[in-house]
Amino acid sequence: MRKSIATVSLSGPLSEKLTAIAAAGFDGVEIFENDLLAAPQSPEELRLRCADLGLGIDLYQPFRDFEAIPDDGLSARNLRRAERTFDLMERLGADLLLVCSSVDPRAVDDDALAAAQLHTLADRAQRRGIRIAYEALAWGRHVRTYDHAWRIVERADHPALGLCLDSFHLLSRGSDPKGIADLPGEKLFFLQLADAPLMAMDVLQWSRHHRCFPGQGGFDVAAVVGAAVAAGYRGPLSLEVFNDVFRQAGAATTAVDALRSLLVLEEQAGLAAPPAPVVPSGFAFAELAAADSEPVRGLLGALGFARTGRHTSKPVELWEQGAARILLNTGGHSRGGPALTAIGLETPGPAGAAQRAEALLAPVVPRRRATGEAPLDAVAAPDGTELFFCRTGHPDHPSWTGDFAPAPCETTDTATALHIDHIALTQPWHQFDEAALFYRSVLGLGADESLDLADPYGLCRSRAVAAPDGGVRIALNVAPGPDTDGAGPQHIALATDDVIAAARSVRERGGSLLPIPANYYDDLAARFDLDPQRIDTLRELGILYDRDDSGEFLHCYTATLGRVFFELVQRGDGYRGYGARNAGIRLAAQQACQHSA
Ligand SMILES: O=C(O)c1ccc(O)c(O)c1
Ligand SMILES: [Mg+2]
Repeated sequence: MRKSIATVSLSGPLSEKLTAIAAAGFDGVEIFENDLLAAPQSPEELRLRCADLGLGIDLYQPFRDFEAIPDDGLSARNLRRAERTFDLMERLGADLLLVCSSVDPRAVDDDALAAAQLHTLADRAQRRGIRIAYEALAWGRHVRTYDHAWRIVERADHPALGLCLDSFHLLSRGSDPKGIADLPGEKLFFLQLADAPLMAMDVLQWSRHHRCFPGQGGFDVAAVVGAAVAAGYRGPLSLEVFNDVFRQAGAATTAVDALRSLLVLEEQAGLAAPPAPVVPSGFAFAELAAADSEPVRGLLGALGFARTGRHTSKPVELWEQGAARILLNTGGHSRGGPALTAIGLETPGPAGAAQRAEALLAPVVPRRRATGEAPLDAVAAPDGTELFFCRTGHPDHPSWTGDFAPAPCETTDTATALHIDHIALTQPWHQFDEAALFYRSVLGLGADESLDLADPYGLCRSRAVAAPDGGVRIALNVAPGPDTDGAGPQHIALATDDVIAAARSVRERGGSLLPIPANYYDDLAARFDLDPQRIDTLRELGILYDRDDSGEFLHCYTATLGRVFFELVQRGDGYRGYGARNAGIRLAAQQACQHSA
């Protein structure tokens, strides 16, 4: 279907918003009155600009406080106001005006009056070749639901008057979208789409600050789309997102993420079928970039990794133990010291995975490949992390490991880690919701609830995305504070079946583990029925403990190098989490280390 977005959804001046919207690939826009009034260009210039960009102006909005106003001269003034808006729309080349339900305290609860006034408005509009789409604001004075708005539109009975449905207003008030399917399709003039996290708060504040793109919140937006299409709606799917974060983030990237959310929504509603997700089954590797590589080699050695290969054409080393592989790229330089720059995802179908990623607008990473090297499909996640779709050691596909020549290997005695358990990536603050939607939609991972973790300087949002079988787990965090913008910590968690032995070997090999305060262990004894000797061992090694209905979790951390640190994790039984309860302790301990360094 045709795809549009309201200019209010993006940051910046109107002309820049339009450029970003067109570049992302939208077909049209809803122009917001405030954006137009603040623009230095004339309506004619904006009309030309949209035409040049290939954007249709699908709607002009909002026109407020028109219906159900008792007549003491106000309604005549309202009609004059409407005529001036029609003048402007004519110059702009827009032929659909959104009228939202009155919030004015002077409005009365009188559907007959509302219908009569909207009929008059529609009549005036029709003479100018304009149509009116009437929308129930969830906080309207008297009209707050789409079915109430529909009763008024039906009563007004004018061909130039129809409904604008907005998924936020509908779902925030708990309306059942199923009823939409019974409305006459030709009376559905416009469909606005927004999601929102489920929150108990004033609906106006919720709408103006917390709307998000479909798939980022907790509403079933696809049900609204499905019902409207079942009714016969064939107009645009138009995003209208009021959000404090997107109003500040870069318009170009937000517009791409916005369009991705519509593509995924179309798939969910059964209206389009992009290539199916190919869910990754595990981590093939994690790649670290480090100009000063010696400390990283030291840390990898202490963790029990051995250098097993060197890339045949690039300054990249392969380090392995068990099924865990780390690539150490010494070629580039990374801001703030060693950083995790790429993740290899083990996938049953690299080409299919790349096709889906491309269909959902993930930027393809250009690769320079020497002859004879394995083809590697890669895309960039919103934070720039490169994701490689790998098929390691299967005869049906060239393996990336073939590009590495065996290195003289100083194998370590005991392997500490079995495989990569999960990877945690700090997201730039304005990309957190986009990142979660990206990993879910592009890779077909499932998302956990979003959590707030306390660190000494604020709350840190965290949300994990994982494959159903737990083969791939990625924890997305957003740290408070401007200094972490784009360069927050990242970590690689290694799975072990004996974290105590693993922590001891790290120490014996000269590695240092993050010290955890004694208070934590006193509390542990109070919270869990643990053997005092076991607690002493955990205390001695700085191992954290968690337990829930699914099982036990033991974990500890290395010191941080640049942006990167490692975690050793031991999952008991079917524990699915990440030790979130301990995150505050870990964050405080890391802060303390940084300050004493
Ligand atoms: O918040 C508002 O006032 C507002 C205005 C126009 C809309 O279409 C809407 O959904 C909300
Ligand atoms: Mg709306």
